[in-house]
Amino acid sequence: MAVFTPVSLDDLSGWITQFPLGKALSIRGISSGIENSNFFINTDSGEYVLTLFEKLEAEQLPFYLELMRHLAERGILVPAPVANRDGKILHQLNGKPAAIVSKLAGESQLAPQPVHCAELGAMLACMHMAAEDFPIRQPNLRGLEWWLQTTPTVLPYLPPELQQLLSSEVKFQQDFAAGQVYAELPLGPVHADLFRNNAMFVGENLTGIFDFYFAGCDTWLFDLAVTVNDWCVDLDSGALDLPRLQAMLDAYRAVRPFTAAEQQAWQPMLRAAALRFWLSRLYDFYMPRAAEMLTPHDPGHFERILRLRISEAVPALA
Ligand SMILES: Nc1ncnc2c1ncn2[C@@H]1O[C@H](COP(=O)(O)OP(=O)(O)OP(=O)(O)O)[C@@H](O)[C@H]1O
Ligand SMILES: N[C@@H](CCO)C(=O)O
Repeated sequence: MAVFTPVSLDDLSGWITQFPLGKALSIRGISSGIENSNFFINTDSGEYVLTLFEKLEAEQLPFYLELMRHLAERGILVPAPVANRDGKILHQLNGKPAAIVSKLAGESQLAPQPVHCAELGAMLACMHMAAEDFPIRQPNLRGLEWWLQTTPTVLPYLPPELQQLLSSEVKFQQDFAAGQVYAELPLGPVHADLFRNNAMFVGENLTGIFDFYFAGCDTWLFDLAVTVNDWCVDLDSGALDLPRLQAMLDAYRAVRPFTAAEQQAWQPMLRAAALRFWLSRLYDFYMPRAAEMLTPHDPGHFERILRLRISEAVPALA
């Protein structure tokens, strides 16, 4: 269940004439995904993905779509937004902001091996560098400010021990973000939600990364930490899987070596990345929207990851 706003072939047929894609031949709702309404569409010129944005603000959308256009133009494997005859990539359909992007081949690799992690690590580093000169600036809207705002909302629902863990970690991150090491971290537009379900592979080859709708400007290391905490962990325990971790870090480093500040910030950043998703999952759990109740993400998974990143030394970045 992930089509909140239906679109018929009839709706599509009139609307699509503004794009150089020929006629619309078919449309099929995509059932996974909980943020937007997504459809695979077939046209005279091939297969594409149509997205209707359900809750993102129209003023935030140019950042995401223009970033995808910018990256695609630089050879980064991301869906390329399709421009209409006036060059516009953000439109309206059935009362919602809408866009068409190219369809990536393949499928998600939900049980990644080191070879997949290496592909992703290299692409992530290339993406960070390719986005450096992207001219639109939008903060990571799920960054420290959001953590500070959201923590008081969820705290009353938690037992004392979890209240203590959440409050102390937010305080730790606030202090860390105010320090010298943090100030020296390289930053720019980042994906910020690069989980296993947001990349496609054909066999061992990465065909692209998608779902840029949590992207924003943040440290590159935060993006890598988010990615590591999903791709390089044992999903039952949350423990780091060293061969996958090493493969991802080696591939990233081969494209862009880590700075001294990044090496010092690695463990705090893995904690920050765990906190980010623990908090958003707690928020969605206690304040669900209708669709999220159907596909709840387990906050306990990121609570476990956070505890481990606090208590266990992680391999150095160097
Ligand atoms: N450009 C694309 N190429 C191929 N498949 C895509 C593309 N975009 C989306 N999909 C497919 O649609 C599904 C849902 O997309 P997406 O993850 O962007 O939705 P969402 O509503 O933002 O969900 P969530 O935030 O929960 O991941 C994906 O799992 C993927 O199968
Ligand atoms: N990746 C997020 C979902 C939003 O994309 C999570 O697993 O909590």
